[in-house]
Amino acid sequence: MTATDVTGARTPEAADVITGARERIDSLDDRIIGLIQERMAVSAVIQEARIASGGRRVNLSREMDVLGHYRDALGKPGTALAMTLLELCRGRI
Ligand SMILES: C=C(O[C@@H]1C=C(C(=O)O)C=C[C@H]1O)C(=O)O
Repeated sequence: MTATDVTGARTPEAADVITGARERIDSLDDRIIGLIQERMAVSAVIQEARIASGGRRVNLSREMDVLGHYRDALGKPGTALAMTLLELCRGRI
C-alpha cells in the first residue's frame, strides 16, 4: 500500500501532511489516555477516603459540577464525554 492509499489522499503532498498530523494525533491520544488513567487514580483516592469514612462512593452534586464543566468547555458532546469519564472513574451506577 502506498502512503496515498493509507491516508485516502489523492496526492503525495497531501499524504505527507496527513501522515505527519496522524503521528501528532497518536501522540496526543497517548497523553490523553495517560491523563485519564491519572484521573482514575485520583478519583479512586477520593472514593476510598469517603467510603472508609462511612460515606457513599458517588457524590451526585459533584458529578453535576463535573458535567457542567465539560459542557461549558465543549458543548453537548462534552457532557457525553464527562459521563464516560465518570463511568471510568467510579464504575456504572
Ligand atoms: C471523585 C469523587 O467521587 C466520585 C467520582 C467523581 C469523579 O471522578 O469526578 C465525582 C463525584 C463522585 O461521584 C468526588 O467526590 O470528587
